[in-house]
Amino acid sequence: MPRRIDHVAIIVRNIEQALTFYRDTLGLQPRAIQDVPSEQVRIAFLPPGDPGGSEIELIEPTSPDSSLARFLEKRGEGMHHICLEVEDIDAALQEMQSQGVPVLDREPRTAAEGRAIFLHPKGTHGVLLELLEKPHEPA
Ligand SMILES: CC[C@H](C(=O)O)C(=O)SCCNC(=O)CCNC(=O)[C@H](O)C(C)(C)COP(=O)(O)OP(=O)(O)OC[C@H]1O[C@@H](n2cnc3c(N)ncnc32)[C@H](O)[C@@H]1OP(=O)(O)O
Ligand SMILES: [Co+2]
Repeated sequence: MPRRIDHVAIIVRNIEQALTFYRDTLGLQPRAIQDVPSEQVRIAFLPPGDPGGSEIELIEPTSPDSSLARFLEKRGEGMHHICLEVEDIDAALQEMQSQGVPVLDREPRTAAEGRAIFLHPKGTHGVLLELLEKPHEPA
């Protein structure tokens, strides 16, 4: 069902500080830094050189009360989730529910670049998974 890895997300304390490594040292140019109030985060996508390649998403929690802030406090900076692109998010949601996978969404949520659902790490061998449907490109 998944087509490709869309992004690998890294949780950081401060995006600007993290960019001193990812942009200035590694040479990845971020697209705009954006606030996602519904998720209580700021994020920046870092595309690789090849068009259509998988990206890195830097995530900074914006509220000290959020589950992401608690995760950062407990585990420190590092891997947060992997996002797999799917063709049809409604079908993916139905399939995951019917297979008994612990899905964190009853309906797809609005993600930065499409519609997404999250699968709880307890059902995926310890990794938070995001499944994402991106808008179809006009032919
Ligand atoms: C959508 C916008 C953007 C995009 O790509 O477009 C993003 O990706 S924003 C990303 C931020 N949004 C989310 O992460 C949404 C889904 N996440 C959640 O709902 C929570 O963070 C959740 C449920 C994963 C964890 O919340 P909480 O700690 O309150 O839940 P539980 O008590 O059920 O579970 C705690 C248990 O899970 C471990 N945990 C938490 N986060 C992760 C993680 N990212 N990877 C692996 N494990 C994780 C946590 O350490 C606890 O384990 P324990 O053994 O009990 O210590
Ligand atoms: Co993501």
